[in-house]
Amino acid sequence: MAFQLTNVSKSFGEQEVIQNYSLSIDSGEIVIVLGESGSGKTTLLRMINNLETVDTGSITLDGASLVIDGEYQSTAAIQDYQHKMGLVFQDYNLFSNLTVEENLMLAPLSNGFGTREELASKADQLLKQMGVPDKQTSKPSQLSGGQKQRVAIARAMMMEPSMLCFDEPTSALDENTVEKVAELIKSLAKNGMKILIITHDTGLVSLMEEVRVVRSEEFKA
Ligand SMILES: Nc1ncnc2c1ncn2[C@@H]1O[C@H](COP(=O)(O)OP(=O)(O)OP(=O)(O)O)[C@@H](O)[C@H]1O
Repeated sequence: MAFQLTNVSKSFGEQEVIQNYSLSIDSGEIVIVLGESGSGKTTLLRMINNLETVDTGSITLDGASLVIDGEYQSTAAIQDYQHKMGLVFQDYNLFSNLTVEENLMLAPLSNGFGTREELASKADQLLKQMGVPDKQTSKPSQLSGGQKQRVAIARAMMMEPSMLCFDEPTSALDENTVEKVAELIKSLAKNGMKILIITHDTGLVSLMEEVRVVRSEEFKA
């Protein structure tokens, strides 16, 4: 079971940002994408998370296809793909008016992924696992940067994805917290999660130990 992005191209007007690019990620593998500003890292992440369309190419995760040869699949197939794919945003995108627990339960509740009771217990368990066991009733504004990051990861994990994408996961964190978040990401990979990280932080590469580095300059043949 793998993530496969095959022969993907993307242009904005005349500007070709990604040209016939392919990338695959196996279970338990961590891939870090490094590269110059403006080289297409965010565009790649957005296409993988269906926030931007590809021009051509295919994207598949564990047999669920988002797009095949530039053809977007049925709504049901895309939903299946999106449930397997988790995204942790750079600025965490937590809803400030909701508690931590409500933030975690929102998407799975509206997708019918369980009763309120089941999801609350799952949220508690995940928050414990992520090292923020006592923050269920806190609002995001009451959390530190590192705690927000952990809550954002727990929220993405609620849908039981098989792959997690991180957009600049360490940009807002101090050195000590970066190390802790790196440990957490490594433990997710050890449990079989596929991990894709877009970052400017070359220090993350050594913290991850076993990692494959992709340069965004390779996006263009
Ligand atoms: N919606 C859009 N419309 C037009 N051009 C875009 C759009 N999104 C991105 N671009 C262009 O595509 C190129 C790649 O942008 P992208 O944000 O993917 O780069 P990046 O590698 O993530 O940069 P950074 O490291 O600064 O975040 C840039 O030249 C950008 O201006």
